[in-house]
Amino acid sequence: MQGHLEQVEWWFGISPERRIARLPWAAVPVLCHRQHKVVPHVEMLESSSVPLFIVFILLFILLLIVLLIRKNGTAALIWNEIIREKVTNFIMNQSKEQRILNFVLQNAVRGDPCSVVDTIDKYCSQKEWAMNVGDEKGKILDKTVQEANPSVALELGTYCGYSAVRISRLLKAGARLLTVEFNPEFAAIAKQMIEFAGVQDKVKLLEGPSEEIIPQLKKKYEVDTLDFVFLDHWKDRYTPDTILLQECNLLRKGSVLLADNIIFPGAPDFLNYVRKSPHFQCTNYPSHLEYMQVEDAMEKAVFLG
Ligand SMILES: C[S@@+](CC[C@H](N)C(=O)[O-])C[C@H]1O[C@@H](n2cnc3c(N)ncnc32)[C@H](O)[C@@H]1O
Ligand SMILES: [Mg+2]
Repeated sequence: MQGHLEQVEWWFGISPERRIARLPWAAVPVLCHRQHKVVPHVEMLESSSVPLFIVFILLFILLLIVLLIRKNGTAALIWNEIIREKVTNFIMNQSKEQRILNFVLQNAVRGDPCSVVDTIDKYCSQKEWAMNVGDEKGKILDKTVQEANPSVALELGTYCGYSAVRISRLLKAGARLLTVEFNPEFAAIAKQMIEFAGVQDKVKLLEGPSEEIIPQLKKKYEVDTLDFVFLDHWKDRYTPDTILLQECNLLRKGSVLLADNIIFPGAPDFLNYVRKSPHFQCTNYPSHLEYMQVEDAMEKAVFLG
């Protein structure tokens, strides 16, 4: 029994001290105990071996399905984001984003943004998948930021702060990154991540929906024009927010937009819009979905004025 539990903990990345009380099948021996009030504890565990066996067979089949469809992004996301994450959250009584932050606080070097980025990549490639841009596409992001050499950069979609830390470590002295996040739990995690990485002087986190924040950028946040924009929020906002950036006169000739996940989950409207527009010159960068073998790509769109 103990061996099974350790195996399950290994799958779910649970440390031994956090476990048994929240394991759903810990209820099985308890229920047996209620039915046969005098059965000793060791026998109760044995009487639970049949349902436990079925649970393991089901988990094994599930694992086989996941392995077989590893290259299918939708199946992979259903497994990671719905099944695995929800079960782990229930067992740990903690969100995945909190676990990512804790791993960074315990394993990364304070004040070293590269160490923070590497530590998040380590956790998300080995323990739990998360929607950071990741290291493979991160290198495309790095190259684009270095070429644009922005004084003012905007990120739409902060999440845990991975790409904010990644971008800010490349900014020249005096440059700043404004990053927008509407989920208050993610924003709170990102703030701690940014502080821990030591880039808080370069990064300003703006909490709220992009469609409300963008029109405030000029007056409230003293932005003249943006040199670089990273679009990585919900995909149905890519086109309306690009149009909003244009309408608010936030783009200048040569402003660089970089959009993530244009293949998976995909942003066909955005691709159609920028590729057909005479105001943008586009370049496609084929890659893979973060921490997976699923096909994905980034699109660079340079504003021509
Ligand atoms: C893919 S994640 C961002 C990942 C991050 N850029 C990174 O690579 O580390 C998308 C984030 O955008 C946020 N988001 C989605 N739509 C938004 C909107 N309209 N305004 C602000 N935040 C939004 C979500 O809450 C989520 O945290
Ligand atoms: Mg993304």
